[in-house]
Amino acid sequence: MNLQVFFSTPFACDALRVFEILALENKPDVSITTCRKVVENLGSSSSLKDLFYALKVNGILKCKVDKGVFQDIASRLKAAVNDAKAISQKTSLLLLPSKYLKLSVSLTINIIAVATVIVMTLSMQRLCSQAGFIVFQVKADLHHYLSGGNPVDHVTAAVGIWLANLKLLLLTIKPVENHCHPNLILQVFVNDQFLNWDPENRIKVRIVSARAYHSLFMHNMCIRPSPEELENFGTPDFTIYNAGKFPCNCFTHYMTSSTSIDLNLARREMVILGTQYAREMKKGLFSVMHYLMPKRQILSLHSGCNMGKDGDVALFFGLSGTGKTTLSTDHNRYLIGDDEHCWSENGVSNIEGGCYAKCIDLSREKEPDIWNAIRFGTVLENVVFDEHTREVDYSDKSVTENTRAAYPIEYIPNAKLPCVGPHPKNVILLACDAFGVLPPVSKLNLAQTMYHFISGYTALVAGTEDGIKEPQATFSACFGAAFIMLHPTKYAAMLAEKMESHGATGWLVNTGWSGGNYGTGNRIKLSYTRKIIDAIHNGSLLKAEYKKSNIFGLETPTAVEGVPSEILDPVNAWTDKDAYNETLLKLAGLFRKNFETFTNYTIGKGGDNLTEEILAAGPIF
Ligand SMILES: Nc1ncnc2c1ncn2[C@@H]1O[C@H](COP(=O)(O)OP(=O)(O)O)[C@@H](O)[C@H]1O
Ligand SMILES: C=C(OP(=O)(O)O)C(=O)O
Repeated sequence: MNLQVFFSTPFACDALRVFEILALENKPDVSITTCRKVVENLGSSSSLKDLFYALKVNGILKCKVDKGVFQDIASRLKAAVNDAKAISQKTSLLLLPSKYLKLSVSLTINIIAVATVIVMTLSMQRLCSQAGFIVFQVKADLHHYLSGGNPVDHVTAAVGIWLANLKLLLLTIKPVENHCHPNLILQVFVNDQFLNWDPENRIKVRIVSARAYHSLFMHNMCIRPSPEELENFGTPDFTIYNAGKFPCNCFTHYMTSSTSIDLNLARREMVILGTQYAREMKKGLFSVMHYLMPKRQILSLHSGCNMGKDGDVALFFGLSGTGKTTLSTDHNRYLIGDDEHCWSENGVSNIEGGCYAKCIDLSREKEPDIWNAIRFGTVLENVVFDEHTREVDYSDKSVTENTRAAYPIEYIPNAKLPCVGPHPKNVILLACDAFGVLPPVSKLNLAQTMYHFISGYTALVAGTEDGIKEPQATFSACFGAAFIMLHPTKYAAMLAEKMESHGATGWLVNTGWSGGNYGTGNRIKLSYTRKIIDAIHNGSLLKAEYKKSNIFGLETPTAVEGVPSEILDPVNAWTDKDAYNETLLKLAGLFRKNFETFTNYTIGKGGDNLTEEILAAGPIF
């Protein structure tokens, strides 16, 4: 290695990053020569580009830099960020969950993130000709450093998107034209379909995919146009290019994965590379709807939805694995949809035309409707089956726990077609509590509903997310932080306004553990949860007798038909009461900590006491 070349900071930056990625212990010591250059470039006369690379190199080498130098840089960057409006025209964002973040929080890195935004904007043209994708990392709380102004807010305002849960920000530059993949494949499949059963707010999507499997999946999951509608389809509002397993460009700087899901709102395009997981298309479009619909004053919801014979509609909010599909698929009610909905002035509408049910341990007895929906045309993902008889073994987890069936909604006999309904009467928040301390059901007032909606507590169970073997507590704002695009309080304010004006009641249903935490207790029986849900639907639970729980202040019923009363107050189900109290406090602490991020926001129009009430609706201890 020629150490002289390290005098160029861009090169030093690349080389050091390679050492980092390859975890090379035995690398040349370049810190003395390179740090000298870094300190020089951090001086006030250097160009933004030099500054940018110097900051990046310093982030790795931790050169000795005077603190005052960073203050100067901060002011320069702040000034430049103020002018970041141009970004919105040319860039797009990728949301990845925090587990992918390996950055340490440091002053330098925070500045790097801002610098990166600026350099990207300034050198857009040059980069266009070099690479399809540029990835850079942003630490969520840039906030606290550049005092007196909030660079994230500047950027967020420019792009109009909630950055607080972004851990990786992907700027896309001409994704399709620059990519060589379209030259390599011989055929593509094209689906033209719709999203949203509300005819006034229907979105036209085109899915261009390299695999028939992806095409069939989206055929099932989106709304299928009639032959006439297809004839007159016209220009799509949004297009997905799915290259399947073809990986994203590994030579791109800082690309740490061969998979990218790249969403460009300005160009109305999504490019998927390096993954064959079909769900990325479904959930990617869901993110798009979380952006488009609120602009029309329509609330997008990560919820299942069904309707009783009398037209009473229930929403089932919940993160993956909490029971949206299972509980909204109910033999006695009409299914409007299992996962993604809109709530507009006209009532509710399903965004999709199909369902995506988990089928691990599926049985005809426990879930007859889902079982019967698995027939010709259904896409079964990751299940293990006998090659000769083609019989599926639903208990086999050898590929993954997250086995799925994607079928058109008409395969459910009591699907409500078209998939729309009146304003909801019940809003059910599903939390799969692996601590086993939340009551199986509680009635919520409006402020509590908002508190729990914004918190989005559940346990991640083995299934959707890689690496989850045992349940882990998680908070995902609006029960779908990975999909929402605006700040969670914006969705919460819309939900509050709609629930209030249509008189909907909020409920918190624990579909997780009882009698102990995961490992000592048991998951609440599905049959009991179904009885609870029945009592919500038929109105009997509204009239039940209630008592207030400790710490969380939740109203819990003393009796529900068909459910053993002793489990309704979770303490009764625990043999070790001290362990119960300890666990309850632990969970309360996690709630409080999680909510700290939201305490400075006003919900709704202000003027009323809702914000204060929401803040007071959390655990008290
Ligand atoms: N008490 C319960 N309530 C709801 N689901 C339960 C319960 N106990 C076990 N389960 C299982 O949990 C899973 C819930 O998954 P699913 O309904 O697909 O969730 P979602 O649609 O919210 O991702 C199903 O496999 C269901 O059989
Ligand atoms: C497809 C998903 O949703 P759900 O598990 O809620 O069906 C997902 O989050 O991966």
